[in-house]
Amino acid sequence: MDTSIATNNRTLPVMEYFYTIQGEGFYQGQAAYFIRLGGCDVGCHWCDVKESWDADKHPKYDVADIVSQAAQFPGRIAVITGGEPLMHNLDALTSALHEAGFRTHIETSGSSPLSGSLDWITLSPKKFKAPLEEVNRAAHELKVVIFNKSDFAWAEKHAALASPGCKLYLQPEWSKAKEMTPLIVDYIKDHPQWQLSLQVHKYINVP
Ligand SMILES: C[S@@+](CC[C@H](N)C(=O)[O-])C[C@H]1O[C@@H](n2cnc3c(N)ncnc32)[C@H](O)[C@@H]1O
Ligand SMILES: Nc1nc2[nH]cc(C(=O)O)c2c(=O)[nH]1
Ligand code: SF4
Ligand SMILES: [Mg+2]
Repeated sequence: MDTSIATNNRTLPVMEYFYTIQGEGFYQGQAAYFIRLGGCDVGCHWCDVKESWDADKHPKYDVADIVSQAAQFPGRIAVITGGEPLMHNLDALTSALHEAGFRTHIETSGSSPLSGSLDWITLSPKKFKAPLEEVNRAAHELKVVIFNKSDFAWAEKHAALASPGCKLYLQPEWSKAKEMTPLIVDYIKDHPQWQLSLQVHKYINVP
């Protein structure tokens, strides 16, 4: 797998792009255009988009073309995801999105340095490659995937590193959602600073 990707930030490997509703977290339910970049060096065993990991398997697109596709739809939230989008320098993509009137949101594990101008940072920290401090501090929402009981302690560890006002979400790992969701509900009842994030798009079968 190529981990030294994106030397030219005017072109980026894109696995897929789609206009849908944000299925998770604070913006859940709002129209959003998703740009899924290729490349990830974190390697979560339960990742729901393993096809994204190898950047070389995905065609490179000019940021102007990525943005002109996005601008065909009326929504003005662009969610940059992956893969791990911070493996790429996002300066050119986020400025082109801003010029076209988009808010720039990112879904990240925080394992690579921040780049670009980002209006909303969703940090989902992973044990397999922990986030950098700068991303813990900058995050607007923390969204921790709960795969087993030990992940509640992982969630609290990252809540303690977050800035004041950061929204706190617990999200069941999809394959274990039946088992973990009741534990998350009980946890939130005892720790009301947390909220539940479900992957709503998977329940209603939209991308
Ligand atoms: C596929 S990741 C891509 C962005 C970035 N690499 C990250 O992990 O945040 C997008 C979001 O989906 C979550 N996710 C991935 N696989 C999941 C699963 N099996 N169940 C629940 N959430 C999952 C991630 O934690 C992250 O919040
Ligand atoms: N609808 C929808 N909402 C999402 N929120 C985060 C996603 C992601 O894969 O980053 C995602 C996704 O794949 N689809
Ligand atoms: S960091 Fe994100 S894209 Fe990478 S393996 Fe984990 S969930 Fe998948
Ligand atoms: Mg997803």
